[in-house]
Amino acid sequence: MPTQSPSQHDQQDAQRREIAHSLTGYMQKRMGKPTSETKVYAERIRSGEHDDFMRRISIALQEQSRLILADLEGESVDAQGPDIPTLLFMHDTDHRVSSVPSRRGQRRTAKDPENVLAGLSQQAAAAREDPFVAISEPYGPCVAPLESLEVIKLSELTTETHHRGKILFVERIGIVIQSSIRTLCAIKDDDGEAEAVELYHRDASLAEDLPSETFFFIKEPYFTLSTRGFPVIRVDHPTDVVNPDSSPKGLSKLASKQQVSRTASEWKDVGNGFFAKQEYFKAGRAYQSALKAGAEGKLRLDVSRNLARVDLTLGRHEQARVNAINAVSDGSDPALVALDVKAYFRAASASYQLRDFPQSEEYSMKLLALASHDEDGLRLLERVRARLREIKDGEHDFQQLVKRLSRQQPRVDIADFTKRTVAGTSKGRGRGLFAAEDVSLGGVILCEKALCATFEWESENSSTKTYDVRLKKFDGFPAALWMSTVQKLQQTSPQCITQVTSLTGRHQGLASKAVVADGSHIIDAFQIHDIIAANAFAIPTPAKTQKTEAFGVMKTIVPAGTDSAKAMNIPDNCALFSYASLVNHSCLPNATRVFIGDAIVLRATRAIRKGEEILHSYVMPTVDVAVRHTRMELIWGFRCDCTLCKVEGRESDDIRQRRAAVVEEAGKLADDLTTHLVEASQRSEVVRRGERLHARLKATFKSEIYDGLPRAGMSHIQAALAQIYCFRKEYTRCRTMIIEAFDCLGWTLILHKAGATAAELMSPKPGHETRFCEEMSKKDRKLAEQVRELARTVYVALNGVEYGIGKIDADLGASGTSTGIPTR
Ligand SMILES: C[S@@+](CC[C@H](N)C(=O)[O-])C[C@H]1O[C@@H](n2cnc3c(N)ncnc32)[C@H](O)[C@@H]1O
Repeated sequence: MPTQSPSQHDQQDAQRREIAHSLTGYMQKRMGKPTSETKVYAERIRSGEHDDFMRRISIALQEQSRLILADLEGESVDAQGPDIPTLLFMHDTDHRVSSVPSRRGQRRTAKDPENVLAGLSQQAAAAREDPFVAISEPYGPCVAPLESLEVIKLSELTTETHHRGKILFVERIGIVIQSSIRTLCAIKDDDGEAEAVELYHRDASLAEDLPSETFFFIKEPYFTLSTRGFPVIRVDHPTDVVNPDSSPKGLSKLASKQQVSRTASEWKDVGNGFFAKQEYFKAGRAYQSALKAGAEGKLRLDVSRNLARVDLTLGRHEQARVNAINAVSDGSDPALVALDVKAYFRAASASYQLRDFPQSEEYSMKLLALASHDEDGLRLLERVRARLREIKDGEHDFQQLVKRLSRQQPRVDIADFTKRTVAGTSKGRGRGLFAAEDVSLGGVILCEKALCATFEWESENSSTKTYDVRLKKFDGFPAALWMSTVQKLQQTSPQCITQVTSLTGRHQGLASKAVVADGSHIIDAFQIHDIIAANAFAIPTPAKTQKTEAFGVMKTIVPAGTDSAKAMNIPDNCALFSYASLVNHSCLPNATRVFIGDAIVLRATRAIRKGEEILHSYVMPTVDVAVRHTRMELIWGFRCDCTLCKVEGRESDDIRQRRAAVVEEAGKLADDLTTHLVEASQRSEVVRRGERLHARLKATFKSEIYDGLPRAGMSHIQAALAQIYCFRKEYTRCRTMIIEAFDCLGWTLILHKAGATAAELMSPKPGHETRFCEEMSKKDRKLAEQVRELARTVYVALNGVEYGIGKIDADLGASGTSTGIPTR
């Protein structure tokens, strides 16, 4: 073993002290005070623990000090690599994972409740400071029913073990602490042994759902170390926790332990009492107990109806529908009609929430057959029929939907329109969507409301930093979307679960099998994680991206799960669509997507023929081909081989780098030109600079190989120059620039017949002679109208709705500039 000389030793000691000091200093600057975690690390570094880690920290600190200094100077710099808390977390997680085999099977240390509760507050403090989540090696949820499992005591647990075939029967004690997508609490068993539990995808309502001093089951417990290194029972799949009272059957002899003996009628009164106090979980459990206690006849109907109301309040729509229908009488007693009306209303409302509109219509009609003037029923039927029309014709009132959106109300009440597409197999791409009929330019291909959508202003952990131990990948992940999807799937219809679980994802889990145990659909949280990683859309905050300031129209897409430092800082509004997720990628797409609240609208960017595959761009073609391919491989595990990728791929790095530099320069100038349009249009030297940049950029694309293909990065400067020419009343140059811009977007403008529709004025096919310019100069009024219509169509195709086009018209009008269109 190599030995160190005393001076080397002193030197290293001094270095350690210095690094520990800088680490504490850094945290002081970053958070106002060093966190308890940092203090622990500083101490570890000082004592010489983790010498390899110290080197990483040292490099990171140099990087961080550069950032801090830049920040103080008011400069903006991009962080290179993870920050210090991230490094600390990654290091500890890796360390924990690598030590699993040596810990596996060790007996657990006995603990009493005081020990556990004290440890819990320590954990809570650490978790609050840096709420990272470690995605562990996937393991399956328990699919076995309670009765088939064998009871195990806390004292029998061994570390790093999934206790398959076993079950814990424990009571919750003390407080519930929520941190990001998990809750922490303590449990105790019959022997007075206690342990901490880390429950994922449960929120603070856990405290009400599992009240303290109430027994519940943990199926096949997994005893491990928490994210922070404390011993815990980790429950990743919420269906592994079963509350015996809210379960439909009398599950086990054990469960009767906590049962207070009451008659069904008494349980119903208890339930009503809780409902009045808005303690819905307790009310639900009391009603369940009433059913289990043998409620019969009218009492049974009353309890089921009340339970349906609780389910609706708690968002348990599938259960609400079942309970409401169970509450409908056989019709023999006229005195029960009014109550049946209520039951049907609850069943129709639950079906509406489940987006089963035909079923909702059926129940509403049954309600109205009993009470034809019932106002609630009539209102609901009207809404349901509007949805059914949307399903049939896709005639959503997008303008109205956009107008109604707000931060408080970012979701829309619409039905999906999918009948223009059909799912099928796409060669080399898995499943895909295909046009079931011709769709014209700008036409709606499909419209779908998200199964789940989370908006950054609604949840602190809309994007949480996660460390995936499988990939050794640290990333921003839409954790709130993950949690709400896992929760939603437990409350929705089996068809909806199958639709989601059949989506592509790395971890297959239960695949699309519908598994039910103890009255619940079993959901594999790891499978849902990977489905979200491959399918969710991250939607940027609208006001920041839309010039028109239409609140809900969201255009730019950043794929969920991108690992760039920049993307990690994007406040994530995220959504999961079970049907639109089937659309595959192409850098030469025929569809573009926009978001209206939590709905996605796909429109045709050219005429699409029946049978053609619908394709949109996951990564924008404006991104360099090498970066595009890296992202595609990293996030979705494929590489696009479209013509554009092939052409760009054949170009040298040198030409692409040169182009990227000009694109950046031209982009900055274009921003400047459009922000100060009036001044810029009067400064010839600025305009000439723009023209020179445009020419330089154009020269980087060899026309023979790019013929008919889009030229990424050109349109920005072209649009800016076209606007400038318009302001300067140089209409011929303006038109030429617009036509060129279309060409660079892969669209050719043609004018092949009088009275052509907007769609006919554009063709995706290369090689059409462009006579647009000459024709336009004839000041032909009809043609001008056609072009105006074309402008509107293109605007709608790219923006999703007309909203905002008036503002552009007004801006042009207000500037005193004629658009060159002759007026009456
Ligand atoms: C959002 S899903 C699209 C639906 C998917 N094809 C399916 O079968 O469920 C994304 C996955 O589709 C596949 N995919 C999408 N576009 C592709 C393309 N251009 N080439 C190859 N595979 C593609 C990849 O497997 C990717 O992970």
